[in-house]
Amino acid sequence: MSVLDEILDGVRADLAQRQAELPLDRLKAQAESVPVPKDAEAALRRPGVHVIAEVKRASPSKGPLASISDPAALARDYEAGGATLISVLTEQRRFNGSLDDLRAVHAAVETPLLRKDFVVSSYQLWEARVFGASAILLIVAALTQEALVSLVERARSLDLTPLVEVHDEEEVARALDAGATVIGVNARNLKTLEVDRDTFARLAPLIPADRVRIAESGIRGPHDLLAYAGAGAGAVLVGESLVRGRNPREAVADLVTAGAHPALRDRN
Ligand SMILES: O=C(O)c1ccccc1NCC(=O)[C@H](O)[C@H](O)COP(=O)(O)O
Repeated sequence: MSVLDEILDGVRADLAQRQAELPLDRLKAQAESVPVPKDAEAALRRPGVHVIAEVKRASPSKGPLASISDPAALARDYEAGGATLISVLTEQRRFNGSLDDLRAVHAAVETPLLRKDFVVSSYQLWEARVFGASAILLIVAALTQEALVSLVERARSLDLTPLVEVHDEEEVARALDAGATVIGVNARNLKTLEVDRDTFARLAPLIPADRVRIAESGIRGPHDLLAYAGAGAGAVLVGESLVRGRNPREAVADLVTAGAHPALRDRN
């Protein structure tokens, strides 16, 4: 069984349990009192190359990454460093994340939030809305085309920006076919879990320039941001190097400074 299939099995089991505890109609009722989220796509479309900073406790490829005792404090550091979006991993079994992390981060910062999970059901979109997200990750490899199209539409109807993640040429075609306007190219191969930073440069030309192109995974510092920017990235998504580094606020600020270079700001 592939890592992705294994993760998806766990996600479905955990989801079934949450749905049994809180049926969809009650979750929807909770959403009624939640304000409309900030527009994550509009934020990513401002000039410059943006930084999406991730609250990431663990991963299938590396195991435990950092003991994050206070995700809200980490998010405040990311915000102080100038992150455009903060990504919060909510998958429990392999990433040690939770919706509680999303709730805590939402209470602590004004920055728009991405719920990063393995979404297989619109129930998870409603959860994202209730727990304060502005954007949601949809992984093409985890979804049938019918499900992808439906989740993209449903996310938008809930005022959530769908970030559609691809790994190869075929998935780019599927993302475009689904009407994705924010597309993340993940350099991490879901079968081997290895990071190949050349993936973005290979796939970016297939993504029209009017879409937001995000380079995900393996960003170690400003030099990687600049390389991805040179290949057409409008944003980078960074996890491990931030949570493992000594000073997340400074690390984000260094990336933000690189992404705000006039040559990058003025090209939009
Ligand atoms: O991080 C993993 O090991 C992983 C394995 C299987 C599926 C997804 C995985 N990561 C999710 C991500 O996309 C990353 O958390 C994100 O791009 C940040 O990557 P990094 O900066 O390399 O931590």
